[in-house]
Formats: sequence, structure tokens, C-alpha cells
Amino acid sequence: MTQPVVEVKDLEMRFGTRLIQRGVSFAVAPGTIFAVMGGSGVGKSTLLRHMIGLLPPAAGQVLHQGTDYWASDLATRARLRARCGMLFQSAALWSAMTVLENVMLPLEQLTKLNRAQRRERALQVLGWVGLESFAGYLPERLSGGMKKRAGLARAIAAEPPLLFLDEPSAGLDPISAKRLDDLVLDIRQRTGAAVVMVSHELPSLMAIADDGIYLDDESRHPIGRGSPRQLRDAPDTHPTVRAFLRREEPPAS
Ligand SMILES: Nc1ncnc2c1ncn2[C@@H]1O[C@H](COP(=O)(O)OP(=O)(O)OP(=O)(O)O)[C@@H](O)[C@H]1O
Repeated sequence: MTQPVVEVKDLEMRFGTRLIQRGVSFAVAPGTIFAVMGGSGVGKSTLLRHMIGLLPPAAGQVLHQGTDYWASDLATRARLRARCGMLFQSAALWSAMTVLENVMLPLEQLTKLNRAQRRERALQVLGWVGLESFAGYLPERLSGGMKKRAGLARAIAAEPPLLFLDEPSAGLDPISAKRLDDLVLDIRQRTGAAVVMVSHELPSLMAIADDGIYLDDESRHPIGRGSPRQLRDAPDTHPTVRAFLRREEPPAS
């Protein structure tokens, strides 16, 4: 079996004495789009923060290509973190920088490209997300969907093998959400990156995720493992997970 890009082993998540989740274990194979599912407040974003190196877990391991992130020294952690691109819920663009400068930033931090090469690469990636002609704009002039696409461009600019997306299509109209889904598939195809994605959007989950985990609010541990489609259709899926995945889609506006 090929080595997972990232693996979580028996993770326990807590804030103080409050248990968020325990017994969280899964592996993400190269090139997979992996969905982290579950109701609101169940710990999905927190799990991403543990995986990306922003917050140490209460117990358990996060392995990046076989290396235990939280047991590593700071230099190793920095190297492993550099393998991760991240799109936050808010897109988190720097407001005083143009779209182009935002996308050039990780290239300055993570690559040895000179300024002209960074500019060329950033423009190429902005082309992929359909924002080349907005390169000189400040983020405040972009729509919500465009901000997400700019954030996605910044996350993939340095071609990380692992991409984390926190609610990429939340707050977008159905057409922009579909466009973002297509973009994620396109990026996976172009770069071969594995994607770990938090999402509530059923159409998006069904369309693009090929593996996933469902975190349960009541029992505080995972109760579903597999692709959203498999989980929706398999007879032995936990009823809570099946209900979540069979919810009626909101009518298109
Ligand atoms: N820094 C923090 N300190 C204390 N509690 C926190 C902190 N961050 C999150 N929490 C709590 O931990 C729980 C899990 O939060 P998290 O944001 O991971 O959930 P989520 O599944 O991503 O939710 P949503 O789908 O609503 O974004 C929530 O109850 C939240 O209030």
C-alpha cells in the first residue's frame, strides 16, 4: 500500500476538560479528496488545526508522510508544515496587499524562485482560478466567491502535496459553489495534491469527495468512514450519518 500523505492515529481533542472528540483515526491516500463531516461545533475545524500544526492535540498522533508531527523538533515541524496549503473559512487574504501579492507571498516563503519567477507563477495560478485580470485588485474589491478562489490560488501556489480547505463553498451561491468544486477537482488533477476538506454542503460532498469521516456530536467519536456516496447508500451506515447525508438539498435560488 502507498504511504498515506497524512494520517491521524487515535487523536483526542479537548479544550480544557471539555472533550470534543476521541478515537479519531484515518489515513489520507495520495490524490484523495477526503471530507471531514459532522454537525456544527462537532470539532471539524479543530481537527484541521491539529493536522496542519496550528494546535497540539490532547493525545494521539498526526503523521505527515510517516513522521509524527507533534513529536518532531521545530525544524522538522516547519518542513512538514510547508507541505500544507490552507484555505481558511474566511479566505484570510491580506487586505493591504493586492491579489497578486497575496498569491506571491507563499512563493517567497517556501520557494527559491526570484521575484520575476514568483510573479509569473502567481499569474499562472491566478489564471487557473479565473482571476488573472484581477491580479492588481485589493481583496476588498472582490466578491465572496472571488475571495475564496484567490485564497485557493494562494494555498496552491507553492504546489503543496496536501491541501486543507475549511468550508470552501460556505456562503457562496450555488453556481459559485459548483465552480469552486470543479476548481478543486481541477487542482487535484493538475498538482496531484491530496485534499482534506471540511464541508456541510451535501452537493459538494457528493460531487467531489472520494473518502471521508463523520464525527458524531453525541458520542464524541467518529461513527462513519468512507466516501459520502458510499455512506449515503450502504445498508450498514449509522442512521445518524445516513440522515445527515440524505438531507434534502436546499432548492436552487
Ligand atoms: N479556542 C477554543 N477554545 C475553547 N473552545 C473552542 C475553541 N475553539 C473551538 N472551541 C469549541 O470546540 C467545539 C468544536 O469547534 P469547531 O470549530 O472545531 O467545530 P466545527 O465542527 O468546525 O463547527 P462548525 O461546523 O460550526 O464550523 C465547539 O464547541 C467550539 O465552541
